[in-house]
Amino acid sequence: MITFTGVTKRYPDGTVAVDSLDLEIPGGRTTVLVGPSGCGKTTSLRMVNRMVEPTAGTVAIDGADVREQDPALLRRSIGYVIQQAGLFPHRTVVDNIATVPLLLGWGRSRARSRARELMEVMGLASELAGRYPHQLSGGQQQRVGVARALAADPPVLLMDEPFSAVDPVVRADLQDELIRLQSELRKTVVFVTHDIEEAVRIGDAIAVLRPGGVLAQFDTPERLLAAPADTFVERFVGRDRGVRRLSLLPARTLRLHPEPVVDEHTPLARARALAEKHGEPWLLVVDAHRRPRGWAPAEALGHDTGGTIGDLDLVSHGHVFRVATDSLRVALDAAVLSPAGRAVGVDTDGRVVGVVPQSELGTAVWAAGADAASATRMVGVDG
Ligand SMILES: Nc1ncnc2c1ncn2[C@@H]1O[C@H](COP(=O)(O)OP(=O)(O)OP(=O)(O)O)[C@@H](O)[C@H]1O
Repeated sequence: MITFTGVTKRYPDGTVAVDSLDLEIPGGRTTVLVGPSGCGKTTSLRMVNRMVEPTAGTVAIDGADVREQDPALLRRSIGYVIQQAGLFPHRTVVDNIATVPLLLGWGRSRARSRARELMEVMGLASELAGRYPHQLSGGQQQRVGVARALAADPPVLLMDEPFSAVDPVVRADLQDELIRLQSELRKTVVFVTHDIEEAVRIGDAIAVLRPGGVLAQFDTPERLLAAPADTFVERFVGRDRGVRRLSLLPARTLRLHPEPVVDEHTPLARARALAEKHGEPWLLVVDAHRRPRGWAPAEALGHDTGGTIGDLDLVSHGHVFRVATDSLRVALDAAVLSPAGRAVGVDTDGRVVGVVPQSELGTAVWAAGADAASATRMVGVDG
C-alpha cells in the first residue's frame, strides 16, 4: 500500500502542484491518477520514488516513509515507465531491459536471460534483442519500457502516461497487455493519464485530481461513472458516462434466446415453417460448427420448396459479442448495428449461443440506470 498523508508540493516559484493530498493506494491493484493538464498527477507520482520531494506531509510504502530510504536504492525497487519509454539510446533492447538487474549486481548472463524472458512476456520477438531503440516502433519501445521496469520484479510500478504517444490501436493492445500482466503479477501499479477512457479501462481504483492538486474523488471506476462527487468530476468523466459505464457491466447476465437460429442445411420449406411458427421476421443461419453465417429475412424464404436456407443471399450478421467476456456496451452495440435488431452472442470458439433482442437490451440498460441512480442517492446521503 502507498499512503499519502497531508502531502503538499510547492515548487520554488510558488506553484502549488499538490495540495494536502490524503490517499491510500491499495497494494496489488492498479490505481489511476487522472485529471486535466497541470493538476499535479506527475508531481504526485514522482513523490513516490523521490524524484520530487514533498514540501509537507509524508509518502509511505507499506508503512515506511520513503524519505528514510536512500533515493537510488528506493528507485531500484520501484519500476518506472514514462511516455516515449525513455530508453537509453545507445543500449540495445536486451541491455536496456537488463539495466536494473545489472545495477543490483546480477551477473551479465543472468541479467540478459531475465531480459529475454521479459521480452517474451511482453510479446517482443527475440530478434529485436540486439536492436537499438530508434530501430523500434513506438509500441515496441513502450513494451521494452514496461519490460525494463519489471526486470527486477519490483512490487511497485509507476507509469506516467506510458501509452499516450502511440496510435489508438497500439494503445488498446498495450492496455490489454497491462491488464493481462497485472492479473498474473498483482503489482501495486500507479498509472497517470489524462484520459478517463483509459483510466476506466485499466483501473481498479481511480483518483480524480482537480487543478491546484486537490483530490476531487477516489473511487472504483463504476462508482465514479455512476455517481460523480460534484460537477467538476461529472464534467471531467464526460457526457457519455452512462453509456461508458455499460462497458463495466458484464453481458453474461443477458438472457439468450435460441429460437431464430437455424442450420444452413435446413430446407427452405422447414425454415419457412419455423419462421411462421415463432412469428420470426429474421432467422439467424449458422454453419455446421454453429458459427454465424448471416441473417435470412423471413420474406426471402419464398414459396418454392427446393433448396436450403444456406443457399440464399444472407444479410451480414455484423459484429457479435462474446457472452463470457464482453460487456453490456458491446452487446448493445451489436444489437444497434444488427439488421435484425438482435445481438448475436457467441462462445469463446465463436459458436452461436443465442441472440438478444434490442428490447431486452433496453431493459438491461434501464436496470443499469436504476443502479446508477441508487448509487447517486447513496453518495448524496454520504456527502
Ligand atoms: N519543476 C517545476 N517548477 C515549477 N512548477 C512546476 C514544476 N513541475 C511542475 N510544475 C507545475 O506544477 C503543476 C502540476 O504539474 P504536473 O506536471 O504535476 O501536472 P500533471 O497533472 O501531471 O500535468 P500534465 O497532464 O500536463 O502532465 C503545474 O502547474 C506545473 O506547471
